Amino acid sequence: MQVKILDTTLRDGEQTPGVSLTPEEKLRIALRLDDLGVDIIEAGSAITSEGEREALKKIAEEGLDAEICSFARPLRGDIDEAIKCDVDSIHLVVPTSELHIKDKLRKPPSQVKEEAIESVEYAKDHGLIVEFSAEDATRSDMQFLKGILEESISAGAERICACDTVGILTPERAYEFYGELSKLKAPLSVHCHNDFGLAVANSLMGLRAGASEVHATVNGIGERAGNAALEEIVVALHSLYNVKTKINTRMLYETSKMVARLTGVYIQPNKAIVGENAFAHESGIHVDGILKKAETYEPITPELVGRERRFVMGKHIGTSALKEKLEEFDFKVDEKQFQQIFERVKSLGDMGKCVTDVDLQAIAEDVLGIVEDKIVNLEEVTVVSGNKVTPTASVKLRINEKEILEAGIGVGPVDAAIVAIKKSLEDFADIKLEEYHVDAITGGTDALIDVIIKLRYKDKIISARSTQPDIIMASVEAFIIGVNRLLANEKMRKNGDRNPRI
Ligand SMILES: CC(=O)SCCNC(=O)CCNC(=O)[C@H](O)C(C)(C)COP(=O)(O)OP(=O)(O)OC[C@H]1O[C@@H](n2cnc3c(N)ncnc32)[C@H](O)[C@@H]1OP(=O)(O)O
Ligand SMILES: CC(=O)C(=O)O
Repeated sequence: MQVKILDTTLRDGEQTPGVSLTPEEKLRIALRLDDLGVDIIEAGSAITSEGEREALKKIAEEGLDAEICSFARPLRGDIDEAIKCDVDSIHLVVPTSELHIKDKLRKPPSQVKEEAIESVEYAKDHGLIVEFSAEDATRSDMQFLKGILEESISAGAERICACDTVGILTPERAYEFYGELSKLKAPLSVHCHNDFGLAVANSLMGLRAGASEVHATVNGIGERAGNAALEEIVVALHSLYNVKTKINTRMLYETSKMVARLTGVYIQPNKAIVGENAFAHESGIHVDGILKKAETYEPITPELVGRERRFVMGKHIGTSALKEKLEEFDFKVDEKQFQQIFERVKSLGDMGKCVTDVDLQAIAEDVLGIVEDKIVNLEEVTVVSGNKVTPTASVKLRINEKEILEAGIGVGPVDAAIVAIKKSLEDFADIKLEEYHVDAITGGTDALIDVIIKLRYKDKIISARSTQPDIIMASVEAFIIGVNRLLANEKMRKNGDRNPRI
């Protein structure tokens, strides 16, 4: 069995309060979703706005493998706008509960049914694939619901969908409900909302009961508490139910990050699959187990979803965790030094502090007595940037007590600052920036920025990190920390130190 995925990040996901994407952003996400392997992209709702139509047209023009779909009400205007956007299909949404029909549409049920069926016929006459959706299906009278779905199939709808619009299903009820509807003569889709945190469980039960397609959004974004999270459904199907989808699971993390960045909806660290902590471990017993055999505390490999495992330092570490981390940073320590570092990490934890990688490096350097080996010191950095200037930076460094002043230009202020630092160092060491990675830890323009870099000097590569509210300062500091570590090591090596760190 292969389950079809209708991704509605760009329609229901974009209905997240406060989120709106430009046509270009929607196109970028659609291209990524197509690479990811979703079967259908519900890319928007053509009636909504000019920008929405521009996005739908742009996406439809790309000739993607995925079917491109627009949301539409059973109204001529909605369907006409979708047709003009040249989409492959419409997600035709018809309220079926008494509550929605009586209090929202304020029409007799017979009229709702009639207009719905006419809309299917109209869309079919215009060459559209129709996925006929019952809105608020889970609070609808079953006879009415089945009747309208059956008539939509007779009118030509290729697929039917029943929406748990306000997320009131339980897994048991979802199994029963979708099981009943799966007896109808068209492929059935599940569309669940997360008001009680049950969207993924209910979707899985719907599929188990006979539905063959699931609606989902990346990171579970959507109205109120959101929709069923695509990454959770896909990985659960793959790893727990042995059910295939066309999704390339290795792209899930990068897709999640892209959607978070473009929508501004950041996810909580403990979110399954894509949360920052989903493959991070601090507790000593866990790290020890993982180092012996990863399956002890990881139900799936991080690589399956395009991620890497991370060990975090803090109050709960054990010796195995610290040993692994010191090796990662290429510190070579004796038994006594190890014990000192261990105790300092624990005591920082007891003070309620989180011990970052930079903190650990500083502790280890202090214990190893190599803090004085700071060869390069930043005296000043000035950056000029804007829409009408070439990003330019000047830096003043003190290197071995000699003052060096240099300037650089770059594609942006960070690049300009790094170019200036590299120029200052030219006579001392040929340091190469191998990797640069930046992340906003919290939301907002005042977020803490976490910069991680990898630097190479001769045959040695080290990573360094800095976390600050200013992206330029975080980048510059990470670079200087890395350079100092590389040069200090080189000095120790030249001096015949028996314990160089790298
Ligand atoms: C559960 C869901 O996710 S439903 C999808 C929600 N998505 C959206 O709302 C997309 C963004 N919305 C919009 O841009 C606008 O609301 C538009 C363009 C769709 C409509 O704008 P307006 O014409 O100004 O109507 P408004 O938003 O005030 O009210 C919605 C209208 O649609 C009607 N309506 C709502 N759902 C449906 C439906 N499935 N079928 C037919 N009519 C519907 C309502 O009854 C109301 O019409 P009324 O004022 O004649 O009673
Ligand atoms: C159509 C839709 O998004 C819903 O009923 O939840």
